[in-house]
Amino acid sequence: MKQTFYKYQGTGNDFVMIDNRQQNFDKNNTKLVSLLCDRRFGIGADGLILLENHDTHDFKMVYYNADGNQSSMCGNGGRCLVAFAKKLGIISNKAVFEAIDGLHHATIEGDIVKLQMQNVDAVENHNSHIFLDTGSPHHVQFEASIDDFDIKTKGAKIRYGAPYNEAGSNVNFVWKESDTSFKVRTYERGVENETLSCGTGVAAVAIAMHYIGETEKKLITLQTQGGNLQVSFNIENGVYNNVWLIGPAKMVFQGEI
Ligand SMILES: N[C@@H](CCC[C@H](N)C(=O)O)C(=O)O
Repeated sequence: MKQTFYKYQGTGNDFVMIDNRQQNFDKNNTKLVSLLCDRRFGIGADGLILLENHDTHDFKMVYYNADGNQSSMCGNGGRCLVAFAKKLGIISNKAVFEAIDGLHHATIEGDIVKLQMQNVDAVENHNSHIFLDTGSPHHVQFEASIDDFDIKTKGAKIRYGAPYNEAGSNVNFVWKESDTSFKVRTYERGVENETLSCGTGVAAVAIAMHYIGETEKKLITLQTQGGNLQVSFNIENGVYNNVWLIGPAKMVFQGEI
């Protein structure tokens, strides 16, 4: 049976989207997901997302990395899924959906999607880097210059090295532009390469920069290779809450497989 797919991107982090409300997609077929995400032999994407029915909320998000495995939360994917749910007529301007890390609230106006991320109550400050989980694990470290930098080689070394080893972490390299703006380049676990943007990654960078005192701002612009995102948050009793990831999410094309 033919299946319609949609291709979306959020600041260049791109996803194959499938409406799986009828449960037609072969969910345990790792090879199929990695083939669909393959940029030479498939559609090409950093990940694949299934939109499924939910008993009490608007929909459910099932996220796969480009390697074909289900993984932890994808912030840009979540924003794209909200735009997809609007296109399918499931929501109008607001959504509440369940992802692997719990419930997410979101709003959409034009192509700007605001997605609430999980609270962060633990930030590890190791002198050379910061580690935190914003729905996915993120290693954050400063670099003197990140424009001319081998992200794939340096990111892979950290991702596969101690203490992360096989389970891995996403790796973000940061350069401070000002109190309100940081440049970020991310090596993504499960894609095993640099992606043009990572939503949970920029949320991690914004919180990490606030935590180590690089900024006192609570609305921060993150410049990624694929465009700008904003992250806002509050902090109460050491817990970062009300964390919002804000930016564009756009449909690119649709087709049949
Ligand atoms: N691109 C994502 C992150 C996706 C998950 C990540 N690759 C992992 O497995 O940890 C985002 O926008 O957050």
